[in-house]
Amino acid sequence: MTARNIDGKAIAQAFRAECAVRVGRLKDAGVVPGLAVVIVGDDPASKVYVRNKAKACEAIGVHSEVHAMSADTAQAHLLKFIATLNADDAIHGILVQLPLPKGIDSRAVIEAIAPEKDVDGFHYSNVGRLLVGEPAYYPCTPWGAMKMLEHESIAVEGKHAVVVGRSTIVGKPMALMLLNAGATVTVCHSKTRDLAAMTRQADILVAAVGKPRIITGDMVKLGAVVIDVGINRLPDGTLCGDVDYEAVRQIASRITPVPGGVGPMTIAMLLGNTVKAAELAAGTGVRGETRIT
Ligand SMILES: NC(=O)C1=CN([C@@H]2O[C@H](COP(=O)(O)OP(=O)(O)OC[C@H]3O[C@@H](n4cnc5c(N)ncnc54)[C@H](OP(=O)(O)O)[C@@H]3O)[C@@H](O)[C@H]2O)C=CC1
Ligand SMILES: Nc1nc(=O)c2c([nH]1)NC[C@@H]1CN(c3ccc(C(=O)N[C@@H](CCC(=O)O)C(=O)O)cc3)C=[N+]21
Repeated sequence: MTARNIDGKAIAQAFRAECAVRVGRLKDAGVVPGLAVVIVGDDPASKVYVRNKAKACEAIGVHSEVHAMSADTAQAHLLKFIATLNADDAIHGILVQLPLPKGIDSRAVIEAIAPEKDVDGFHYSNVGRLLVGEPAYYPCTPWGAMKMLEHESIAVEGKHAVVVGRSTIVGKPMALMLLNAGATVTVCHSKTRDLAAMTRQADILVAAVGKPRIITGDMVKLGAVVIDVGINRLPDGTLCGDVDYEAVRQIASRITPVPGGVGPMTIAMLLGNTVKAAELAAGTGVRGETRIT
């Protein structure tokens, strides 16, 4: 078997085109959606993501501003700055790039963001709503992975989904979304005994580990759907996922490539959440849906 790719770049592009139409409608109503990105320190990988996000905003007419601060910025200053963004009517979404430098309490910073502007979906209020299965801003990366499955008409209900990774920004919310969608979910992590025995059971396998090619061909069930969230930069400068793409492609039925898979979807979901935040602020958003973007 040779897996067909799930083309995240193309799906993201289609979703962004839908967002552009919604931005047009908001503009007619006199509203320009605005996203503020805060980056503290000079992590080069973070800078690339921040630039990609800004470009994507510009392309569909979303105002975006990047606030870069030095690594020795005091936490109190950061909290005060977030308060000014909370009060700024031109800003509908706030994203603080993670990880933050040592010495800054990331949780305190995230909780300072007004939940209705938390387009990353990291605030307790949004995390809690996801747990309960209510409308909320859902974390963009796992939400983007769910949107890919939906777009490709890959049923989740009744499937055994195995998520490798339990971080707060990817693994755990991914597991909750799959669970809410009716999958039977197994979550694996660094303490899991016999990882391969777990992953081999997966109808849907999600890798969110941060270790290049840790998921090898022998760890995948014939015909499985494989979602590779990992983005690892190799010493030669190229990107690779957590999945050994060439080997797993021979066994899976569908697979997301890196680059061009989950990454572009993350940015598209961020745009969707920002546009939704602007719609809700303008009073044109539809409430009561279980999916907010
Ligand atoms: N495509 C996108 O848009 C995004 C991609 N990423 C990428 O996804 C990957 C994961 O990111 P993130 O969740 O933030 O990473 P974290 O480092 O926060 O979490 C990694 C998880 O993997 C687990 N793990 C580590 N080693 C092993 C192992 N040998 N076997 C099984 N599990 C293991 C850890 O377990 P434990 O909890 O026990 O330590 C942890 O739960 C990274 O490559 C990152 O770059 C991240 C965000 C967005
Ligand atoms: N508060 C916060 N929210 C985040 O969403 C967040 C974060 N912090 N910290 C870092 C991670 C990482 N992340 C990516 C987003 C897009 C791509 C992306 O567009 N990737 C492209 C290629 C990028 C390239 O070529 O370098 C792709 O996979 O095709 C990657 C990674 C968001 N993150």
